[in-house]
Formats: sequence, structure tokens, C-alpha cells
Amino acid sequence: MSDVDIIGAGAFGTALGVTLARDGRRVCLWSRNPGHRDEMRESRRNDRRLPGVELPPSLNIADDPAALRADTVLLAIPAQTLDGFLTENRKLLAGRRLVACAKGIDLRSGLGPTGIIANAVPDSVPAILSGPSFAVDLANGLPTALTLACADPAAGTALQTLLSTAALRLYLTSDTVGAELGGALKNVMAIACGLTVGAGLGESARAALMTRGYAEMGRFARLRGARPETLAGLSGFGDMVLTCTSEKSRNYAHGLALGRGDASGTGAGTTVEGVHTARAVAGIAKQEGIDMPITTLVNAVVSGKIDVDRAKELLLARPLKEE
Ligand SMILES: NC(=O)C1=CN([C@@H]2O[C@H](COP(=O)(O)OP(=O)(O)OC[C@H]3O[C@@H](n4cnc5c(N)ncnc54)[C@H](O)[C@@H]3O)[C@@H](O)[C@H]2O)C=CC1
Ligand SMILES: O=C(CO)COP(=O)(O)O
Repeated sequence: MSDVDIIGAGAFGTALGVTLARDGRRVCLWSRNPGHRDEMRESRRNDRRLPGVELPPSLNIADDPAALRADTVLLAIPAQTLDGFLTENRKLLAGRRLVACAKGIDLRSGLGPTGIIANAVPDSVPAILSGPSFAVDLANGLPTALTLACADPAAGTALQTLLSTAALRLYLTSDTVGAELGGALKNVMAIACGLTVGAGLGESARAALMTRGYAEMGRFARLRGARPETLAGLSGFGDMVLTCTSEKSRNYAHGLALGRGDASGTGAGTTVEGVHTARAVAGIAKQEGIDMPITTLVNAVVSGKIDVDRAKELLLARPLKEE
């Protein structure tokens, strides 16, 4: 039996699997695509999603989620697919520690990943792993620090120990809402920053957006019960800094391409979580009367309703206020 099972052989699921297996854990990695599984078994690499990285011998490729038996399951699939997967596999996942690795808000329910888990598999222990970590950095063994959030203190401590390695340092919190909102909302801000730089509005404008975006994230998160110190930690501020300043971020790169006038952005087939989260959060903000100007305008731009110039005009025309 493995120590950790991983659902989703995308860039992040594979990077986590490689990291844990190198550090001595027995890992089972499942991809929904049989051809992809065969390729990984044969080449001992995941060239589709994380090219050039060897899969360690203690990482096995599983054929069927039903064969996965570990107490700890990492859910490394996009946020919009989480509810469907969990609902379909509810019985199989009951009683386990389910660690979401996705960063997003479900469009249908408005829930973050731990809320989705709690709803879909009520007798599981939900947790979330979030923070600044490009899959490729992790897979290359570079030092990385993340937030592990779990409301159950004993399970949280056990997960922190199980999932920390020599290069991957996990900080523990019980604030699952804060951790998941920081990770979801920073993707929207990364798109905003990409749009700004892509449209040639400058780095000063990006710094302004990051700062006001962070204030906006805090407003939304507080109203949902998050603790401000969680937002100031790795899963909020830390990840926002990374993804708002690096072209390695798909959210930032998507904004950058749109801002430069390429209407397809990073193109179909790339996971850009912030697009869906902007839509979900803009809708909630409107409904609940929460002031979220940057998120609202990102949603309007990525859905093609307005262009970046119009978004800039609208932001700059807002009434002057205290900081
Ligand atoms: N790539 C990165 O550097 C990081 C990604 N994340 C988060 O991890 C999540 C996954 O991202 P990536 O691995 O990068 O994406 P990816 O695009 O590389 O892979 C996504 C994987 O999910 C699988 N998948 C999609 N729908 C599925 C379904 N219904 N059932 C089963 N499998 C399904 C796909 O086949 C694919 O293998 C996202 O929420 C992302 O924000 C978090 C930290 C870092
Ligand atoms: O969340 C990430 C790094 O922490 C990855 O960001 P992207 O999904 O924008 O590539």
C-alpha cells in the first residue's frame, strides 16, 4: 500500500509525487487517461505535463482510483473538476484525509476546495496545500515553503509531517478558508498584473494593482471568515508575489498575452484557474455587495466584455478614498 495517493497527473500532481517519492514515501499517481498512464510507465517520465523529470522507482502509476488505498489522498486536479470527481468517488474516498491542491472557487456552488470536499465527502478530513510553488521548481528539488491547512489539529500535524521533505517545508494552520481563498484570489490578481504589463501600463501600475488587489482579497476573505494572518502568509501574500511577477505563471502569462492583444491568451488546453475564479467571485461580490473592482474588471476583460484600456479608465475614475 502507498503512503500517499495522488489524483491527477498534471504538472503539480506529478511534481508533488516526485518530491515525496524522492524523500522515501511510497506514492501512487493516477491519471484519468489510459494512454498517458502507459506513457509514464514506459518512459518513467511525464513528458506531457512535466517534461524532463524522472519518476522515482517508489512512484507507481495507478490504473484505477478504486485501487488507491492510502489514508492520504492529494487532489491535484483543477478546481472546476473537483466536485464531479469527488461526487463520483464518494464511497471510495470516505474516511480518508483529502488534501486539495487546487486553487480556485467552484463556479456552481461558490465554494473553495475544502468546502467542496466537505460537501461531497462529508465523512472525510478535508485539508488544503497551497502557497508559492511552481511545479517545475518543486520537481527540480528547489527549496519551497507552503501552507498546509486542516481544521482537525491531529490530522493537520500528521499531514504536515507526512508531506514535508528536506526541500519542501510546510507551515500548518487550521484556517482552511483563508488558505484556499488566498490561493484562489491571487490567480485573479496575477491575470490583472499580466494584463497591465502586457498592455504597456508599466511596473508601477503592477505594484499598485498588487497592493490594492491584496486589500480586495482581504476584504472578501474576512467576510468569509478567514483570518488576516493567513492572507499575509504563504498561501496569500507569498503566492501573490510569485504569480504576479513571473511569466512562469499561467495566470500571469494569460493576462500578458491578452494585454498584448492576443485574444486567445495562453490558448485552450492550458489550466488558467483565475478565469473561472474571477467569474465566480465577481458574481458573489455583486450579489453580496462586496467592493471588488479589480476582480470585477478582470472578469469583464477575460470574458471579452471590455478591453484593458476601458478597465484602466474605470479603475482610475473611481472616487478618491482613504487607503
Ligand atoms: N502547476 C503549478 O505550478 C501549480 C498548480 N497548482 C494547482 O494545481 C491544480 C492543477 O494544476 P496543474 O497540475 O498545474 O494542471 P495541469 O493542467 O498540468 O493538469 C491538470 C490535470 O488534471 C487532470 N484532470 C482534469 N480534469 C479531471 C477530472 N475531471 N478527473 C480527473 N483528472 C482530471 C488532467 O487530465 C491533467 O492531468 C490547479 O488548481 C492549479 O492551480 C498549484 C500549485 C502549483
Ligand atoms: O499557483 C501557482 C504557483 O504557486 C501556479 O500558478 P499558475 O497556475 O498561474 O501557473
